[in-house]
Amino acid sequence: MQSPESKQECWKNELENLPAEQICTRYTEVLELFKQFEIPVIYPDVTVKELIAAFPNHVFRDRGTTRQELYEKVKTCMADTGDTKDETPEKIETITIVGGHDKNGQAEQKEVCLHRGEVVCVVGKTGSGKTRFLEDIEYIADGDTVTGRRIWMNGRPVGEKQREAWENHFCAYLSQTMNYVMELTCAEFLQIHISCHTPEKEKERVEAQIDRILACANSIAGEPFTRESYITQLSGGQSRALMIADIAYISDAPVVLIDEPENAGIDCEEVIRLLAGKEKIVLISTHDPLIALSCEKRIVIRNGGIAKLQQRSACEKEWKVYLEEVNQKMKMIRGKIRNGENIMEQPQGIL
Ligand SMILES: Nc1ncnc2c1ncn2[C@@H]1O[C@H](COP(=O)(O)OP(=O)(O)OP(=O)(O)O)[C@@H](O)[C@H]1O
Repeated sequence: MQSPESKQECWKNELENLPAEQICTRYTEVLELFKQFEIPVIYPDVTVKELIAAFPNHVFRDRGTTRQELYEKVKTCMADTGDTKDETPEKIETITIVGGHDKNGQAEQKEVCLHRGEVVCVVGKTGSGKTRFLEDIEYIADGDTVTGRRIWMNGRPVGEKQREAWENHFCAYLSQTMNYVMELTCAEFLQIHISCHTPEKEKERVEAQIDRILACANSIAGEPFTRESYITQLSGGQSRALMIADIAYISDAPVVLIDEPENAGIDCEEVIRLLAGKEKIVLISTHDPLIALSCEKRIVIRNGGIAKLQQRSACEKEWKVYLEEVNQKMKMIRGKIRNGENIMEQPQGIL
């Protein structure tokens, strides 16, 4: 919860810095006030003070008020609403990445809007800024990172209050490296997490949930692990598989960020299939063409900036089918090598 002082600071900051248009979207009471005084919010990018200053004196006189009085009314409106506004986070339907600049300070693509249920890839050369892009979303950047990007939710900028309310559960982020620090078995770890998300009367479902999540994690990872396996002893791929299954079945984070899953040796196609049905916004940064072509959209990052948002073409869909076949062969050969077998088949067929 915010202290009354920081609440006050928050709306005052918004009043002084945000365009009047945005204030009206966020505080519908202010919009009503302008409507009541027949002051149209017509100029883009002007603050409330600048908006009020833009109209001649008689506009206020005719409406039985003064500039100062109207400004004070806006303040009161925002202060009242700021104190009583429900702080539980709203359901996320879209996130918008409002462009900042690339590494040379050049403006990047203005806006990229992603919808609930979409799985989108982030592609680009090594060092181009894919991880930074995911981190900006995780951080709910507000022009305060090296890229200058801003993250909006449901088409609106995110206020300090909302940013705080979402802290720690806006994103489930699977980075390239992950380590568990608790000495718990997989079952104990999942039990704790499931219990936090399950109402008391449904607690008997916890054991079945643990089994389901472990089965899912094992279908993504290679070497199987069990309820009794210690999480600190899982391999990198197994850890990530467990977290992906956890995200799919337990986490209520509306946004999932996965950084280069191909490095973990897990079944990425299965991961995409699994997460696609979970009504979340999923972003996967990758160098793998099959993962990239498994998504309808991909965001291309170049020199630290969003270069374009690309739609998968019909031809690329065919390439995806072709690459799946190649991948099946790869899996078969990988399996034999891992099992210590010799490969007796001649390379033929799809190539
Ligand atoms: N717009 C930007 N302005 C300034 N620095 C940036 C910008 N975007 C990214 N960077 C910086 O560039 C460096 C490389 O970025 P990042 O690690 O995100 O690349 P990557 O594409 O994920 O690389 P890899 O494919 O090797 O994982 C980081 O230090 C990052 O903070």
